[in-house]
Amino acid sequence: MSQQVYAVEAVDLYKSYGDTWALNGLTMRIGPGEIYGLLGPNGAGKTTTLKILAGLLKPSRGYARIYGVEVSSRRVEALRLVGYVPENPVVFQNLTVEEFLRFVAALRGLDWREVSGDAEYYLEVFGLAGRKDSFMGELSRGMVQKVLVSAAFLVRPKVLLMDEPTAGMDPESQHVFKEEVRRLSSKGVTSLISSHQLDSVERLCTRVGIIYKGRLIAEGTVEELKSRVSEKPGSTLEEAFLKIVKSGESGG
Ligand SMILES: Nc1ncnc2c1ncn2[C@@H]1O[C@H](COP(=O)(O)OP(=O)(O)OP(=O)(O)O)[C@@H](O)[C@H]1O
Repeated sequence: MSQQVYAVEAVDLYKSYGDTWALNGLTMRIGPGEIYGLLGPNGAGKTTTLKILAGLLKPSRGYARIYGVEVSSRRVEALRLVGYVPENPVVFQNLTVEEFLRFVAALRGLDWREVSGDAEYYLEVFGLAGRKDSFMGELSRGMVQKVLVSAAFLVRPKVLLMDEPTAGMDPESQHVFKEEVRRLSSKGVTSLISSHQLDSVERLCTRVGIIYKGRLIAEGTVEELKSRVSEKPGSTLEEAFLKIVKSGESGG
């Protein structure tokens, strides 16, 4: 019997920071080409989960795999498949936008000649074509975000791990972002997106997981989550999210 290959697997993850348990047995499996929205209140454990998947943190227990490659023990191999947009980026203030993209490509062993066309394309669609010689330190928050997303797309990932990727982006850029994620999904690229922007998640994600106190308390398509909490047509993901988190709070 052939075993199913998951693009992203987090199994029974626990993570403590001193006395704080950020993850308490989180299990999540995502298939190739899915666009998976990870939702949860502040402090629920979304960033911790993404950092473990991106190889920046080791879990206290459990494991994370990218296409079957365990991140902790085969980090370099796993991360070759990943494009990562961090929540609080440490960007190189003294590099220009183009230098930064060249640097990211070089880190991944990609020849600039191979990817410069893609870089130009992303800067163009995000309205940054005229800013390629600007220093990263001179960009607005939303512009930095667009460069980071471009860098993650540029490295030809099979899996995109994105922590609040559209924070600070204007509506037009958010639209471009969604179109691009959909286009990449149609080519088999998987996206895991942590977000508080429930309306965007509702329109973009093929599946959604809700994390609360370090555990996944609900998972399904947007329609499944909505119908779990309301039979009323026209209800929103926001309503479903609030009810599901509330039932998590009361232990339901
Ligand atoms: N470096 C750290 N040291 C100590 N505690 C931490 C650290 N990073 C995260 N935590 C704690 O771990 C828990 C989960 O945090 P995490 O950042 O993963 O949540 P989140 O769901 O991403 O939150 P947000 O929506 O606010 O970004 C929180 O209680 C947080 O205070």
